Amino acid sequence: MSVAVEVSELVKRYPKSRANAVDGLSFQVRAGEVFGLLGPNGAGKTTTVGILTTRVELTSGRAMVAGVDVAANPVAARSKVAVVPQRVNLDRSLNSRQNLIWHATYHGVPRTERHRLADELLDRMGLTDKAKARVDDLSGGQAQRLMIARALIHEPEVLFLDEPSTGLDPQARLFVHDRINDLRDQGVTVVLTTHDMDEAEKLSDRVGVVDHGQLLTLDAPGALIRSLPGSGTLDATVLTDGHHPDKIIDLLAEVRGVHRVERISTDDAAELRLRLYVGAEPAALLGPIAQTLHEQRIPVSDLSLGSATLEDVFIELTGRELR
Ligand SMILES: Nc1ncnc2c1ncn2[C@@H]1O[C@H](COP(=O)(O)OP(=O)(O)OP(=O)(O)O)[C@@H](O)[C@H]1O
Repeated sequence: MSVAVEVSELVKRYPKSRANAVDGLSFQVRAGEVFGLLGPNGAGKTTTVGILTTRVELTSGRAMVAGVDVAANPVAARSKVAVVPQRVNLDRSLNSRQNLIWHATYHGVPRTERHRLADELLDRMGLTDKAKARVDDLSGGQAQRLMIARALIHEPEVLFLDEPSTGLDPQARLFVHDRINDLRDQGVTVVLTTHDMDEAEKLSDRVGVVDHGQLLTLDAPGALIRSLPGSGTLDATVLTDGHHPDKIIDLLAEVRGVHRVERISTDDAAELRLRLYVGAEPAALLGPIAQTLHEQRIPVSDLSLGSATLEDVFIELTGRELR
């Protein structure tokens, strides 16, 4: 296995800060994989990506990209990576195509190559008709696609994408997801930070979850979901019909095989939507749950099999508290 990104015992403490933003983080990203770096606000993701892309100086530990030590050799590291930030940082004095050409020039791409690559990338990103458009005249989604094109023009080995689909409409989001899958097919390593658990689950070969600057877990999304205690779920919608919601929750939590019952918010006070986290075989619990509700004369409007998601894993690991 070849390693594209490696951090070991990485620490970052910002000046005047009481705690480490990154606190002894170690993980590896394999060459050619899409890796999701997940964590609540303030977990240390941007700082970690900042170190790996040479924008943030590390305090201690080691960070390597494509075999280059970023602290020892930042210039070489910069030629191996590209970053698509969350906020638009295109040059507003240049048009779309000029932004690509300028970036390619900065990275030493030969003149004839620059022009060919710029046109090819504009085409791949669906921006050919925007080649001469001013940056200010691009929509948010178009600007995002142009930043991906810009990131790819010097053919980096590792691409860092920060929240790639925030603010995009469903079409643009799917388009960006398809391009990320194309990059995987081309062997480009992609490190994705996102708060969108569906996106992370769909795109990532593996995900690492960080909190308070430390790694909580790292595995394939499917493996993390399967490892969740009570990874099977059942969704139940009942009518409260004079019953106190907490009593209904307690009643269901006592059914053998149910690990936990979670209330899912609903605008309708008379209706209670619940997610039941259950043990081995969710289908086997449909009968006992229906029976329990029936015995207490609690009307059921829906009872169905669900399945845990990466979001459930994330909440289980990082809790519900706001950061
Ligand atoms: N330039 C800075 N100076 C001081 N503290 C900082 C700086 N940048 C980040 N921090 C702090 O470091 C911690 C980690 O922040 P970081 O931006 O890396 O988290 P994150 O996981 O990317 O969060 P988010 O999901 O909100 O983008 C936070 O406590 C943050 O307040």
